[in-house]
Amino acid sequence: MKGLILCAGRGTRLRPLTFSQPKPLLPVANKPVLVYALEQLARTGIDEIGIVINPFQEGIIHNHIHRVKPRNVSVTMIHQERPRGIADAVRQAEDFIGQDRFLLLLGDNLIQQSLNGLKQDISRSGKNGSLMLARVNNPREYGIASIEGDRIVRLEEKPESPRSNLAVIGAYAFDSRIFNAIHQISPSARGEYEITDAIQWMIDHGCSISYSLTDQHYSDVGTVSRWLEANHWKLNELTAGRSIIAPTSTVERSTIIDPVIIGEGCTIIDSTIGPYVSMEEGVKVDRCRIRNSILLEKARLERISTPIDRSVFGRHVRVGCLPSGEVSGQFILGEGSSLSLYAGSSASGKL
Ligand SMILES: Cc1cn([C@H]2C[C@H](O)[C@@H](COP(=O)(O)OP(=O)(O)O[C@H]3O[C@H](CO)[C@@H](O)[C@H](O)[C@H]3O)O2)c(=O)[nH]c1=O
Repeated sequence: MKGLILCAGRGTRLRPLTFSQPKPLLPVANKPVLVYALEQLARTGIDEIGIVINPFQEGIIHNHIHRVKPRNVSVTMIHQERPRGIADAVRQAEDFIGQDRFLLLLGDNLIQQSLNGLKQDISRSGKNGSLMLARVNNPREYGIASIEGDRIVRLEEKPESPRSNLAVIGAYAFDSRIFNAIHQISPSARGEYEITDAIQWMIDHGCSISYSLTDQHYSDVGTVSRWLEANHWKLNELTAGRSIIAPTSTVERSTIIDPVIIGEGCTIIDSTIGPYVSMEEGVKVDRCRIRNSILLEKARLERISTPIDRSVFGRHVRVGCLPSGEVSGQFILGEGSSLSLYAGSSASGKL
């Protein structure tokens, strides 16, 4: 059995952060989302994995993955020239998959549940496909399944009037009949080849599609609030509720509120950090209070007197108060941004 991870989307909802860094490399608890997917497939016993990327991401993703991928796993990069839908992305991998069965993960989704149930459905139970489902409060934002017994009988992509709250959360298992289906479908109203249409085609043509229902955590790191949510549960999971501070980092006259993860070479002075903060390497924080936030590599925050909450600071971002201004609100700052706040200013919102 092989594995396939899709990473060729545009990442538009995370701009400006995704202008300089592909979405699958954005970190959750200091580890890129894509690495979680690779590790999860490896834990399921899969050692041949294809990653579908946009060709312009090849260099950066390739370099990164070959440094951090599990040792026993071989990775093949597959190109999708334009993001024309999930089914189109899978089609690009047809030669790589051949006649094998495979597990498919969306590269921006984090799923806590093991993939063993999906794997067994198509290897031992003889199903043609199987999907991971979860009950959601916002079914209009997902592919939604209708079930009968242990089978899916109908799927709809982001329906106006959902028939259930059982959402497809981005983990799938298929045999090679999925390719027959993909060759038959047409683009949807939004111009994409939808994987839900391909699976519906399989159902309509006698294939058996089952499901695993999970009540464990999952997140699609597609918007800032979902990214922060993913950081929250992954920090709990990875740190067991405590804090991890790299030995090369310095913390002086500061309070750390668990759980927090602080990468190599960070400097924290006269600050309160946490809970639920992750900092990549080389971050500097001086006289700030930060909670529920993500600071990417070498971000620098100084003398911000108002608490910072639910914010993301891109790589090399600099924010400073001169000399001690009052600020409030949420900051979404892309790589290289520089923001100076003056006493009495009231900056807020997305920049
Ligand atoms: C459209 C497209 C997407 N992708 C990759 C990028 C993302 O990692 C991943 C998901 O793409 P998105 O466009 O964000 O998909 P999204 O609108 O969230 O919806 C999908 O993911 C949802 C779960 O998050 C499912 O409930 C939906 O049925 C499914 O269609 O697939 C590609 O590699 N190529 C593409 O052409």
